[in-house]
Amino acid sequence: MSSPLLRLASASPRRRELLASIGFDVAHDIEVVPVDIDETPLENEPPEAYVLRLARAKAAAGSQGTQLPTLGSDTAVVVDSRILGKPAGREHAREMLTLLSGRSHEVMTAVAIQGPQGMLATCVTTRVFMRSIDEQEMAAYWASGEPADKAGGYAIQGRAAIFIERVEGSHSSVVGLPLFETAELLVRQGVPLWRQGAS
Ligand SMILES: Cc1cn([C@H]2C[C@H](O)[C@@H](COP(=O)(O)OP(=O)(O)OP(=O)(O)O)O2)c(=O)[nH]c1=O
Repeated sequence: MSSPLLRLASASPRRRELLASIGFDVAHDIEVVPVDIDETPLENEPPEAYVLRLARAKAAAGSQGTQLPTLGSDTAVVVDSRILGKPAGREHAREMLTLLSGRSHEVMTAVAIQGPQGMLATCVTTRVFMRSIDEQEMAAYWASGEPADKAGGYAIQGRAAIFIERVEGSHSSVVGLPLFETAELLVRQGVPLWRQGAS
């Protein structure tokens, strides 16, 4: 059996699926080690600095006790310089969608990889254009169960796709990992993207 190529410091199924989509075999190539990091923003912390700090903290915590390159990532939805994390409940989710409805916002995802080259990190910002969503639709969307564990309270890869008119930037970054930039960091840390026998 082949040994893992990468440690993923993440509990997010989306991040595993995105890595699988670029050819990683989740069962064999990736060692999943979720880490618990305090995600409270610092006072007046700019959103980009915030997601970069958390991505680096996740990679650093996850890399304990291994020589494997270790990836950490963090996604935040940003509207009017406000950082929206995951909704605490139904009312919070409704407030978030009300803020996002009928306008554009930014999604920032930072990815950090601790490896032989030290800690390498980057942040990708994508603009998402959302149509207006009425109260009834918001309630129905909450009832679908989808918003609960998503930054900003929506999932572009799920039923919220019907709310999204267009995206300027990286679609995969909105889902949780900017694949173009992630691939570049993986290569710089010596993780092969094309392996013989790999599908
Ligand atoms: C905006 C948006 C976010 N999300 C998800 C991506 C992230 O998983 C989540 C943001 O929370 P994060 O704190 O970035 O990640 P996580 O807690 O899910 O996982 P971990 O910290 O262990 O890596 O929101 C979507 O799946 N679709 C979307 O459209």
